[in-house]
Amino acid sequence: MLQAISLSKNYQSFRALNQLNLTVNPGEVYCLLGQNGAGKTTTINLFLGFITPTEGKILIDNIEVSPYDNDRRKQLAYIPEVVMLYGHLSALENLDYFSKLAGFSYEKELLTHFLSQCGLATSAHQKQLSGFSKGMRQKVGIAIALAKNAKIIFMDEPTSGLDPKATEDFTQLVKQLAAEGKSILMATHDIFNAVSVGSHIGIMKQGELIHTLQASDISAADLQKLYLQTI
Ligand SMILES: Nc1ncnc2c1ncn2[C@@H]1O[C@H](COP(=O)(O)OP(=O)(O)OP(=O)(O)O)[C@@H](O)[C@H]1O
Repeated sequence: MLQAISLSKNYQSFRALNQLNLTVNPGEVYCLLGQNGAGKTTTINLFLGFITPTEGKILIDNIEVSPYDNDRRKQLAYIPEVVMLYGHLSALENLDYFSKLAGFSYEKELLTHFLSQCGLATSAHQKQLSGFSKGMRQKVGIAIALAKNAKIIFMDEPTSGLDPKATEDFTQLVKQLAAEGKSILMATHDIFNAVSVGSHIGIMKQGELIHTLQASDISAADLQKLYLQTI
């Protein structure tokens, strides 16, 4: 379980995040919506320990963690908007390399299994990443998260630039990860995808979480209305 308690971040005198309280339980997909600059990436960066909070706490499984806690990082995975992988290595080689960096050494059979589980066609496993689409890169990124055995996964604008089929593949994959008990926190501008993939939705404005909703309680059209009224 991931928790933020009164989490705040100042950049010099500018308050980028103000008193954020948020919980993502195992099996939940929490989608953070908000205009550019609302504080979504700042939130994710704080959880990942890339930046330090000005105030507040981060808890994993009810234990407070410090930004410098390397053990914490082992439980977390991050899928950025563009997954950075080695272009001259194949999908299998990238997965093998990043798994080893995280301290896991797998037989080829298991690496293949992770890639297939993420929907990457077998014919692409041995191909160089330089020729991969954004959606294919994302599948390798998620395979790395699985291979790391991360229980909390962060995603930043994962569906931007994906075609409708790739978005649907991604949605199914995220639902599968949640069903396996992962906690997922996603920053997104995609209101329709948030309703389809999310269990919980938060709308941020100027560093504050203004609304929190259960995705099952709202239609995409009503969420869009609420979003536009909020921002
Ligand atoms: N390193 C920094 N120094 C100063 N201000 C920053 C820094 N990083 C972010 N900010 C500011 O903090 C605010 C929140 O930025 P953040 O990147 O978290 O927004 P966001 O909701 O992720 O936006 P986007 O949708 O554009 O990714 C913005 O006003 C941004 O300019």
